[in-house]
Amino acid sequence: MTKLTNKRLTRTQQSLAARLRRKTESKNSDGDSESPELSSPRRITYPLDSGGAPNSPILVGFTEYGWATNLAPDTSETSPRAAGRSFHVALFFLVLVVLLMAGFLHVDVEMFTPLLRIKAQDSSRDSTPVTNIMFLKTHKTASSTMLNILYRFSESHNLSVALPKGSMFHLGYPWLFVARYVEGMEQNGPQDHHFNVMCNHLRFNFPEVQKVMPNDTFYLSILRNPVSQLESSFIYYKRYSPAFQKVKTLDQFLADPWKYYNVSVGLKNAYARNNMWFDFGFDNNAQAEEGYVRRCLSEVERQFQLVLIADYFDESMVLLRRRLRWQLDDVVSFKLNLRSQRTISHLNPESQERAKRWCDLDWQLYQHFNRTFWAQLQAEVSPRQLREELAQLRARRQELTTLCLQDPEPKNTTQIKDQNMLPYQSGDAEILGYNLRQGLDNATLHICQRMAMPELQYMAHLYALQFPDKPPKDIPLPKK
Ligand SMILES: Nc1ncnc2c1ncn2[C@@H]1O[C@H](COP(=O)(O)OS(=O)(=O)O)[C@@H](OP(=O)(O)O)[C@H]1O
Repeated sequence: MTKLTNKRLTRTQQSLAARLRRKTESKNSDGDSESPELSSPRRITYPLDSGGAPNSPILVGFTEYGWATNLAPDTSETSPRAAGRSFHVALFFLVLVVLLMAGFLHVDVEMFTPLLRIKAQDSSRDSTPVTNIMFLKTHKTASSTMLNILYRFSESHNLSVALPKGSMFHLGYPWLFVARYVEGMEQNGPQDHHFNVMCNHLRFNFPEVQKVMPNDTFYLSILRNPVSQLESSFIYYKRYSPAFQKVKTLDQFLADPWKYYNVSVGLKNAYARNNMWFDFGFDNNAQAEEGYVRRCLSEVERQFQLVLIADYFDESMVLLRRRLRWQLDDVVSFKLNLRSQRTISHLNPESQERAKRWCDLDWQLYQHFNRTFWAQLQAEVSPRQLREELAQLRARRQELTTLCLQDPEPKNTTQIKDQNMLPYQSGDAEILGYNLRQGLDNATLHICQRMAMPELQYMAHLYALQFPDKPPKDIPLPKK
């Protein structure tokens, strides 16, 4: 946040200095006319409420770094107007001094400009919500929490979801996605059957996804710091991925990965190296050569409108809600598919560096989209709006936690009473879930159940709703 504020302040100071220069120059020029920049449609005139110059507007403009102030140029040389101009100049210097002091003292400049701030339009009130969404569900990146958000939105808005065919639980992963992995997309049937939402695990293959999704689909994904992503993946796929099977700890694996990792062993090893890069459809064993990485990153940029960052999940929800023009409750969630403390262990600093080198493609992917994420968020909201929206989001989550859950602390499988709330278990990870409060009325129970429901149960529920004539999905429930 400090970074954002300082950067914005610096730009604001620069912009003011530039205006000072322009103003001095315009005094020497003949026209004294308003600069084209001031007549830009993004600029808004705000009346100045001091008694001195009632008709002198202060022009405020929204730049990508926030609101900037500007003084209207003078239009005459007569003496009362000259006095008005002196007032402007004095005011201008006053604002400049305040901004410089704010920068020097590292103070958020917003507190000095309440009059100049215009509340950002809550675009979700202005137009219809986005309903055609493809979410690329990357692995161990808070993607099950995201999937829950998308499932709930789909169900409450009566949208169709592209679900895995028959008894499958994902869309063909780790094979490259093809349209026939989706229930309802027949191999030789018409190719114009479209769904609103697609969000189950798949390995991205754009032309095939386009067969399933409408042309105006919003493409979305999520990334996580590759170090913590790999930590999570190691425990979860410990018994499944050949590279992890013969090693005790991730530190040990990273000390000599080639001893355990065999490229030719097949796709099961995708969880052990550059897993997010692989999910985007690229080769996770490719050399991280500059040109190749740049080409792949631009491809993702072209195909995806938004890439969220799990490490900043709440900030991601603020941006997501604005982009999709959704309501606050649509993006409020409980953390799903999380490990117990007992099964979390962090890499030592040396291994963390090794993990970044081992997953070099993921590291570059993450760094790139972490940068674009913050740039987009900064362009979308001011620091103050961000603070306000984060506070709203967290307050609402707290409210729903109190309303829905018997205990806010997630529980392990032996403590969870309702089978429908038991999360799938994998590897050496102990995956937690929730117990709902007793005695909820039907409407509240409906909301709470869906927020806490693990991925597989929710998928089976949607499948039964969408395909009542097909045999229901048989969910592998963990043994109690
Ligand atoms: N809201 C929120 N914010 C931050 N992190 C979150 C959130 N929700 C889930 N998680 C963490 O995401 C990890 C599970 O990721 P996935 O659901 O993508 O895993 S999976 O690939 O679908 O199995 C898992 O990480 P680990 O606990 O480190 O394993 C979850 O704790």
